[in-house]
Amino acid sequence: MAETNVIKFGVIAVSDRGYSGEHTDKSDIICSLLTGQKLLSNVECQVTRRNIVKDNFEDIKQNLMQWCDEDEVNILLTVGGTGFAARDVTPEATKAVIEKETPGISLALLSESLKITCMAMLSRLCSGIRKRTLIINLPGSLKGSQECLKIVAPVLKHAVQLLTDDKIGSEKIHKDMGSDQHQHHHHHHQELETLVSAVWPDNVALRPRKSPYPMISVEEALSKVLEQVELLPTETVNYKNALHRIVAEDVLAKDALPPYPASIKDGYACISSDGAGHRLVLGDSTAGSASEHKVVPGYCVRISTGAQIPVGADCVIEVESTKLVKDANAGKEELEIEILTPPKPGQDIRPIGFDIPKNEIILRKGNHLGPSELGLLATVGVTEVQCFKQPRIGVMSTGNELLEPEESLKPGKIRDSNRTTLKAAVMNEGIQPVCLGVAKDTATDLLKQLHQAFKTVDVVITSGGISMGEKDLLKDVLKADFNAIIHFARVFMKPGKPTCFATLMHEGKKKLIFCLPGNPVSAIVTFNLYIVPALKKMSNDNSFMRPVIKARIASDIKLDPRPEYHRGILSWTNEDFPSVVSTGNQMSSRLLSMKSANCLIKLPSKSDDMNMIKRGTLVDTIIISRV
Ligand SMILES: Nc1nc2c(c(=O)[nH]1)N[C@H]1C(S)=C(S)[C@@H](COP(=O)(O)OP(=O)(O)OC[C@H]3O[C@@H](n4cnc5c(N)ncnc54)[C@H](O)[C@@H]3O)O[C@H]1N2
Ligand code: MOO
Ligand SMILES: [Mg+2]
Repeated sequence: MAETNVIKFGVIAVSDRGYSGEHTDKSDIICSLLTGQKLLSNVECQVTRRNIVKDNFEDIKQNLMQWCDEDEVNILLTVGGTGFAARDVTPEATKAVIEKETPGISLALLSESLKITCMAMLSRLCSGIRKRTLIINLPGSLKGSQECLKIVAPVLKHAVQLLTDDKIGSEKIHKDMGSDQHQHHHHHHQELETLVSAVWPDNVALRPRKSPYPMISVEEALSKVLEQVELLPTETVNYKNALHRIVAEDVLAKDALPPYPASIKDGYACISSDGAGHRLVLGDSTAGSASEHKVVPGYCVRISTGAQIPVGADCVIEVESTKLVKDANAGKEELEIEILTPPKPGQDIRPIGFDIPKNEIILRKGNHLGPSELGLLATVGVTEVQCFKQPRIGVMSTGNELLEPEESLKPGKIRDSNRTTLKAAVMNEGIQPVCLGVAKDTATDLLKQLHQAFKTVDVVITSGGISMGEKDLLKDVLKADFNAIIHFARVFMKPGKPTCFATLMHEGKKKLIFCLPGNPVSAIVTFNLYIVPALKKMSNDNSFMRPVIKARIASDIKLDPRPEYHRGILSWTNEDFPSVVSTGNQMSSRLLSMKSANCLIKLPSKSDDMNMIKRGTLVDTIIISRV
């Protein structure tokens, strides 16, 4: 007998209003849950039959019998007609056709639904077997029907194997029981209230006891991130808003600077061939006006730094190298001076285009716009500049324990610090982040918050909920509800071991999700190591890697079994290399270990021959902040 690779589903919507077309077919969502993605691992779910029937006993019964007797479908789901209303007769029709009851399924549906709402008491779901088909009633409500499908999903494959006598498959399932298979399905986009996560309901005892994700190196992880990064398109940005942007085109100087020959000194513009000696003062040329004087032999013009050299003059002699010979008007006027040292032609004159020749490339594609680069734009009058777009980034915390920083502590609660740190870290990269708030540690809340997040941003940074805890549901939600690809979820590093990176398509757009560990230090360290290069690369920054410099350790450091990114403070002394001091206890919860840290000391993992790095040893340090 062949192994069960495909399960054929029939879905009957039972509804008078659905039948008449007055209401949309509420079973659509069930079908898209079944077919949208893999509902069950290693098995494809197909909806091969669909129908809408009236709330009429005979109609329902006929439909059920026909599909079962034709051996058309493995599982026949009815949606609706299970309540207390006079016309609700789906369970009665079901009972009329089944040959065997399946009380386990009915009971599971009832008891699990009751955990969600007491209204489940008003539902009369029935299930049973006719021939080789399993019939299951689902309630008519959008939310309830999804919840119920999720409750029975874990057993469907095995049920079909038993019904179709698939021995090979059955044995395999028994072996795998209790192992780590989480199964996933996928949602189409519904209104938020109707979103229900496809992640398993809590089966705490059955959760995986070993992470299913391979442990990879930091280098591998970074290259996986950079592989997924897509370069962003360009946009026009006003120079006033362009701080920290990356220019997308070479910028040319339309004009030369200086645009006129300018004096480098405060002094006198004169003719060098006149040599040292006396000059009559014609008048002045100060910065800001075109000089109206013409210098002829034996004459000079008083001039200030930056002012235009008058016609006829070929040099400037600084005031310190002159003496007053004759004045007038009680010192208000200079009539004659003496030049003490013979001037040279061109002395202290900046010719036209000396600083920036006309048509010089002043900025190249990929250059970062810092304060001086904005000044360059200003000086050449390029006020609108093509820059690479910046990603839209959102920061979200996860955790039931989190309070706002403004709140006072309550039992079991702590204040959320990661959102503050990570938002500021994004701002440090010149990007205004979107605050995505806090998601509770439930699959459905994570689903809802992420759904909102992907509507507004292209890069989501979360913290918490990614390790081995029963409330660490983030990765499952990403996979099951968003069909995300998890590129990695464990990295051989300290801190930051459970760091996860995923991508997904949402409404036709690629989204990146960095799931950082909840421990505050782990979150900011991994931000520096993975997110900073990614953001820079996205915006086409030529230099997207953090700089690494060698430094001497100021004291012995014990090595960890994992390669460590030990927080340090660099300082420059008279030594050949800068010195780096540890920030102390490196516990990943201890945010104080990040305080004033300007580098991450890259330490190798502990080995048999090396368990500590001695004071004075040269180590690589990654610069992460002001030095
Ligand atoms: N059995 C195992 N347990 C843990 C492992 C492991 O491999 N096996 N890994 C440990 C490591 S390493 C880390 S790092 C953490 C990562 O935990 P999660 O990312 O799942 O984060 P949470 O469990 O939600 O929280 C961890 C810790 O951080 C605090 N936290 C969370 N969010 C915030 C926030 N926004 N602001 C301040 N503090 C926050 C939270 O209260 C916890 O104390 O897992 C280890 N466990
Ligand atoms: O990797 Mo965790 O980040 O050690 O604390
Ligand atoms: Mg955890």
